[in-house]
Amino acid sequence: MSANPKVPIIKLNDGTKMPGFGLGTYTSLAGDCERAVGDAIDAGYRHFDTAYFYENEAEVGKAVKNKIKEGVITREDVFIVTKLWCHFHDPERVEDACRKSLKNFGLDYVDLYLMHWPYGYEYEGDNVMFPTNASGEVSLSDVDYVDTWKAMEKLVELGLTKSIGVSNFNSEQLDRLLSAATIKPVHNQVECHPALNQKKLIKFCKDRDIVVTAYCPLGRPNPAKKTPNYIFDDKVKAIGNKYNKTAAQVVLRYLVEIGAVPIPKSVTKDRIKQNIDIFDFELTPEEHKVLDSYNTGSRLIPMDHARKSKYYPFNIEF
Ligand SMILES: NC(=O)C1=CN([C@@H]2O[C@H](COP(=O)(O)OP(=O)(O)OC[C@H]3O[C@@H](n4cnc5c(N)ncnc54)[C@H](OP(=O)(O)O)[C@@H]3O)[C@@H](O)[C@H]2O)C=CC1
Ligand SMILES: O=C1CO[C@H](CO)[C@@H](O)[C@@H]1O
Repeated sequence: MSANPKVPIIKLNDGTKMPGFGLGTYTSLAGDCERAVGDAIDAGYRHFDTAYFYENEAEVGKAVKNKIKEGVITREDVFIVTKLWCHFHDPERVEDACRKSLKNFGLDYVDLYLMHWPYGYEYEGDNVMFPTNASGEVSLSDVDYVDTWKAMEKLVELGLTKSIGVSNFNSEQLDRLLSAATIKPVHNQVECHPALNQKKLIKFCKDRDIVVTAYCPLGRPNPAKKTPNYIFDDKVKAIGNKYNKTAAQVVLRYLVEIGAVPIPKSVTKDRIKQNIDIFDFELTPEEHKVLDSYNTGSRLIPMDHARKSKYYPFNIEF
């Protein structure tokens, strides 16, 4: 199956290109992840989001390499994103961390390497993702993200990644980074769904030629609790009925139309197909108003344990 021809191809500020819709893989664990990435390639996805922290880079790599072997895709057809976890922020560790991810994938480059969070942790071992101190609190480091970024710039020179970007940065952190960077971030990946639609941050990033990727685009649906409301409310279902789409598809379409790149996670074949099938309808201004009405600003991922860091990103409006 070829790439879904309707997915927009976005030109990044460093001249590279990225498919404007991707597959998330957080919590896609052993067995499921490889199959899901294979199913997604068959469904026309060409953009895959993972992270060292997700411990599934090897599975993503296996699925991609199998599809290359089968002649379905070439390496150049896919856009692979991974991320530097917080315990690797010391500039001395960055190259090694990226090489570890590449080894996990079994690939010689990724398309985009993101700094996962602006704050770092102390290093206590590659697999100690949340090192703790004697009081049981996560051990925050004081490494400045600008120093981490400078080390990430070298990864581009080394050919280990085509592009570099950030995740979970606020507007002030982005401007501070931009004023110090030799290579501009192409990307800021942030939590973005109807309850936290991030319109101000999207505009801020657009003005600086930085693409915003929407993580948790579906708000991590919980059918037992019927949360989030925008997935389970009749109002959104009714909009979907008009176009023969589900509430999830309406939400993903809304995110595309407000200027974000959604990366919904699914390991379910039907949902993988369903989620990317959103490029044949358009929401009206009235329907946008309905979706906008869910914007309470509430976060699913506040990362409270890092509030004491001077690089904690969620103390300002956006
Ligand atoms: N940079 C960062 O700090 C972060 C990045 N991310 C990235 O963003 C991705 C997406 O976010 P994530 O947290 O996974 O949350 P999502 O909002 O993508 O929700 C994923 C959940 O939605 C279910 N689902 C998928 N499609 C549908 C559908 N059509 N209808 C109903 N339910 C559906 C999935 O179930 P099932 O799999 O069973 O089908 C899964 O339980 C992550 O996987 C990760 O790659 C996420 C969080 C933080
Ligand atoms: O990428 C991520 C996936 O979600 C986690 C929280 O549940 C985050 O910690 C992390 O940044």
